[in-house]
Amino acid sequence: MAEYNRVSECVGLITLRNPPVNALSAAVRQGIVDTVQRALSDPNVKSVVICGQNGIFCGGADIKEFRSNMTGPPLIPMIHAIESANKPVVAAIEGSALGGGLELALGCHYRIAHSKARLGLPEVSLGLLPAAGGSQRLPRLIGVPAALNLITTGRHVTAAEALQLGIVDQVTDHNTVAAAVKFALSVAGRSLDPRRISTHPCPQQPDLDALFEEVMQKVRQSARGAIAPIACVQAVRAAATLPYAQGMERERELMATLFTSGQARALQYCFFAERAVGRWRMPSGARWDTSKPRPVHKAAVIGLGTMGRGITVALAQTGLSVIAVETQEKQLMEAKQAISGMLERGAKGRGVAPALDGVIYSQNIQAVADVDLVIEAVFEDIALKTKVFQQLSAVCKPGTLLCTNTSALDVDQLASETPNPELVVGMHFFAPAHVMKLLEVVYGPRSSPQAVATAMQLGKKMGKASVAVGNCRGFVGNRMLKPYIEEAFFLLEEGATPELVDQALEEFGFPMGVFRMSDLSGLDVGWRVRKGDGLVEPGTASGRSARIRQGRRYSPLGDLLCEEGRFGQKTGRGWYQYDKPGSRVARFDPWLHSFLGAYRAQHGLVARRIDHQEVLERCLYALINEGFHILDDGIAAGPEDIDVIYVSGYGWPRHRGGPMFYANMVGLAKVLERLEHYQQLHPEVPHLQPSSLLRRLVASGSPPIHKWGEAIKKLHSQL
Ligand SMILES: CC/C=C/CC(=O)SCCNC(=O)CCNC(=O)[C@H](O)C(C)(C)COP(=O)(O)OP(=O)(O)OC[C@H]1O[C@@H](n2cnc3c(N)ncnc32)[C@H](O)[C@@H]1OP(=O)(O)O
Repeated sequence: MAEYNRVSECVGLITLRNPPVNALSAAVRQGIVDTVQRALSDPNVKSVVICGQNGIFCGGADIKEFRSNMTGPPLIPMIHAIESANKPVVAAIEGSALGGGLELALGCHYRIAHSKARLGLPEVSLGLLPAAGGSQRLPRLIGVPAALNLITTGRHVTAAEALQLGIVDQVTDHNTVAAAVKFALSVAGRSLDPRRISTHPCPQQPDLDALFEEVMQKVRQSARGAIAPIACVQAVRAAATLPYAQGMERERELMATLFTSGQARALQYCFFAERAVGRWRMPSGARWDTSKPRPVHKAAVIGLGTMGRGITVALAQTGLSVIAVETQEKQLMEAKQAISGMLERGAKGRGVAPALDGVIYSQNIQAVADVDLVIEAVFEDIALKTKVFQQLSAVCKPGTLLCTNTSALDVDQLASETPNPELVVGMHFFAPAHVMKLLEVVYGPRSSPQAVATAMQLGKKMGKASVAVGNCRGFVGNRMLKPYIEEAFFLLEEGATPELVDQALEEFGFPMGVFRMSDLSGLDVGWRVRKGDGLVEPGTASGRSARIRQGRRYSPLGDLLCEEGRFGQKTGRGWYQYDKPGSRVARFDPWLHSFLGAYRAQHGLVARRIDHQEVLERCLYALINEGFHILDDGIAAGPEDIDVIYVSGYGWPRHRGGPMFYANMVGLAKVLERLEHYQQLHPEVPHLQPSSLLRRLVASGSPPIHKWGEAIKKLHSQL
């Protein structure tokens, strides 16, 4: 797994071989130990170069090994042996040098990088810290502030930034291995003492205590309960204040805590789940590896409201040419200005030219005649969308894929209004569409595998976490959100406050609790949907019967706030009050609290004490329970799909792995028992009735999450 060759007569060339990313598996580590030993003991070898095969240096430790008994030589002594070598060792970095890969390079005496290479210590995003000396060597090499930034964020830097920071010694546009071999020849015989980073003192930093205090505060705020970023700060502090050997001991202790933590398991699960959702499959048996996407060179967006504008930007930024259609001239001009501004700001951030010429604006739907794919983003009205789809079917060239950005309407119904339903899929973006990571690709029973493959590939090009899901009310994300929000309303009726509910959810790790979130997105959105469903009635009725609608418990609280004109941030009043309409700082609102008191009195409800645990159990288990229904219905192919949707689009804390992973961690039997408990107390709430899949999984011994797929298949075959 590490190949050895002698090149240019006196350079030992070690090539890491472990596709696809040359991860440091046990076999690769053993290969490095053996080949370094061979090079150092060969009197004809004057210097050594380490590189990786297929244009990638090394993607770090093999994450798949973390959950098994680790065998093979450990990384730390291996890197020490390289650093202590009496012949210069040069790292030739192409592609990526990440995590243990960069730590290996930091143990080398010199580093040469290709201009397109990316370097970083992303361990924090896996719930770990760079514990093969990375947390001790990097601050010694580039100083404490820069090392803190890289290690606590896990961000990857370009070769140019790495050169500027002092991580690499040279950047080349040409053959990196050839440049490294030439360099290795030029430094043969030079003293290596100054090149051993572990022997350096950390560069002096004025007012170290104040710096660490400030960084720790910042990290605690943004970590939202994640422990790895905090351990990273502590490890760098050890580098700055202790001799190397003691710093290494501190690094080891901190890593020991992180390595076995539930958070590390959750974050590593997310890493693999994000890759697993790309291997989509449909109930029909169609799959990612047997369905060929159609090429998309030209796309169109119909309707340039908030969503349409964001989608246009996301498409244009991938380099596609986009026809942006809005029938009203004034709206078209406003949209053009807004889209150009977004493209310019985005390009500035990425240091590239804005793709302004990539977008053609038109008032005429005929302009989309020759595009390969259209995304409809007009107002959420089935009659309007049907009309647009019929026009598109008449105008577009044969084979054009027709996508709808609906979040609530029936994709099958829209498809059935077109002569080619196999060409119709949902592409459910989240606002702002050019920023938010998540894309739900919604297929109906007649969507062709090729249409799904094309939408999934386009999502990937746009940098989205794209998840293929079946068609149902709310798809996956919003369908699960409904019971979560309803439980929050019921908790208010029973005595909780918006502040209490939000605090419990924010301490769990959500960036915003349900009520602050509702104020941000607008209370009128849900009101409109509930009106459409015939659930909204005038607010004068009282008593229990007024809170049973369509045969189930219903809380009219949100409707009553809307009747008062309280739509959230945009009106300056909602579940909280704001200094003025549009401002973002939520403040306690005495009006809301007396309103809740009067509401409870009117309905004969007696407020009781509700604690954080009840808030979490009722809101989260109701949401998770719906997730089990979704799996049972085959709307999501596996728990990873649901978890990626929640982590990338709904603010579920990544260090808790997503709702289904969380249920697995809590224990399925415990989730079931608590749902049964609450269902007994609230028999008129159907979403607290445990899903039959959850019951069946518990009855079959609560298999671990990676075995749910198999278990579900088996359980379905027994039905
Ligand atoms: C003892 C503890 C020590 C810890 C120190 C560490 O080194 S922890 C690991 C730190 N490294 C990382 O976090 C890097 C993770 N990988 C990436 O960021 C990216 O994969 C990449 C290297 C930038 C390459 O990206 P690209 O988009 O080209 O490919 P994919 O991400 O799709 O990956 C391809 C397949 O490779 C698998 N994979 C990637 N990295 C690792 C890894 N370090 N260990 C094991 N497997 C890895 C990935 O899962 C993909 O597999 P598929 O089966 O094809 O889905």
